[in-house]
Amino acid sequence: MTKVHEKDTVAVPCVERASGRVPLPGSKSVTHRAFILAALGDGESTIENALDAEDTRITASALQALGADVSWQGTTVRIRPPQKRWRSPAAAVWVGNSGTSLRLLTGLAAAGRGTFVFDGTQRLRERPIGALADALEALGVTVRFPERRGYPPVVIESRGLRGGTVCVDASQSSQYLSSVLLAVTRASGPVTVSWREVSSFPYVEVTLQMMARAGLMFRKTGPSEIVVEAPQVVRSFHYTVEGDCSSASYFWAAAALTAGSVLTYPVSHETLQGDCAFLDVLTSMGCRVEWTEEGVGVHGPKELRPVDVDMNRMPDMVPTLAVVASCAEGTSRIRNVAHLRIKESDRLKAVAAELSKLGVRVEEWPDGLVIQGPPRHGAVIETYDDHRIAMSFAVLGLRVPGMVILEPRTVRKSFPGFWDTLFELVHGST
Ligand SMILES: O=C(O)C1=C[C@@H](OP(=O)(O)O)[C@@H](O)[C@H](O)C1
Ligand SMILES: C=C(OP(=O)(O)O)C(=O)O
Repeated sequence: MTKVHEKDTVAVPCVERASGRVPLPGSKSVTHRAFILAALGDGESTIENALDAEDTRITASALQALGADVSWQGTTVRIRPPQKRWRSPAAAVWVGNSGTSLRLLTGLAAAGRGTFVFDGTQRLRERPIGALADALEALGVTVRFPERRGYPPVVIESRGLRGGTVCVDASQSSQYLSSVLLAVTRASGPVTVSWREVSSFPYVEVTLQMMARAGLMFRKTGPSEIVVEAPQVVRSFHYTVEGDCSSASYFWAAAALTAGSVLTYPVSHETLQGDCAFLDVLTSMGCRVEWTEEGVGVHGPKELRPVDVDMNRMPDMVPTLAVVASCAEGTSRIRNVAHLRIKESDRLKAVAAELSKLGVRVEEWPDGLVIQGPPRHGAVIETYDDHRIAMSFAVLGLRVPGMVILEPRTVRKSFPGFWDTLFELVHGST
């Protein structure tokens, strides 16, 4: 029998109430950072419960191409950076459509010596990196764009980063700032990093918290300024990655949409991940949230209330919120997320198009969405090579009859076990 995730389409069955316990894969953001920190280390580091998915494999393979020893044993990954310096590969290093890999690795390469080229899918070539290049150039590195200024492929010619000051424009992506903060730990002297507007700010906090845990020294010198000591080397470490809250959101939504009860684990109240603030949005829509020793439970209400919410700090939660909001009693508004247009797909356009197919009234704004449901019927859903569109609309299918998801394999980017996990929940539910 063909497994669900190997099919060309998936028809999602409705359930009365989604209820069950859902194990989570390791966090994508935390895994990427643990790999980069290990690459900045002085010996072999071990990362447990790493996310084994397309994007984290991409970062791991890129580190190998740059000369690191990387080995996977299940979800335990050992990384040993090269003894002297990063190798300059003859060919471009492939980063698929992983924005995090592209941006964090570009900084890492800039901290090395040599010429490094990163390239990826056609969609990655539409995702900007110019403001990160500007920041790295301010620290003495040459960055070239052979095809289109500010977009991959990107060529880094470096003889190391110098100390000094740099201001990062992170209005399009927090990943630029995360990248600079990590990279400058290898500069020749301390670096004062300041920033203007930052989108998705909680991801910068993940970076800083993980840097601190790895023993890297920096101090906050203003509301938008940090001095990073340099040069510093990370002592080799052992790190266990927490469960992925963004992946958990699909199952929180399953409970919200069906008046069900779902416990996702392992994740703790002290999670590093900003996407857990999505639980507050669900609470304001009428859900009950319960933290336990093991993880977090969401209990859906009989009727969902609409919301009006600024989602700038958690853009990856917008497709999940949009499908939940489509079943609320009234009109919801999602604000301040123009950066959703430069993700795996143009997510504002994609969400609006697919919700409209269901008979939901959607207004697409330059930086947000206005949504008034309910869905009138199911539909065949395009997924735009975007894992989050596939997973969000799949979950809506638990409530709306007749939902068929095209290209289900796209979930492999962040959550290869998504379909198995979803169908286990379906089978355990009423
Ligand atoms: O740093 C990270 O791990 C991420 C930052 C966010 O991107 P932007 O800062 O580009 O919004 C987020 O959307 C992405 O999934 C992961
Ligand atoms: C935007 C995402 O990832 P990335 O930027 O790493 O491609 C995502 O996972 O939703």
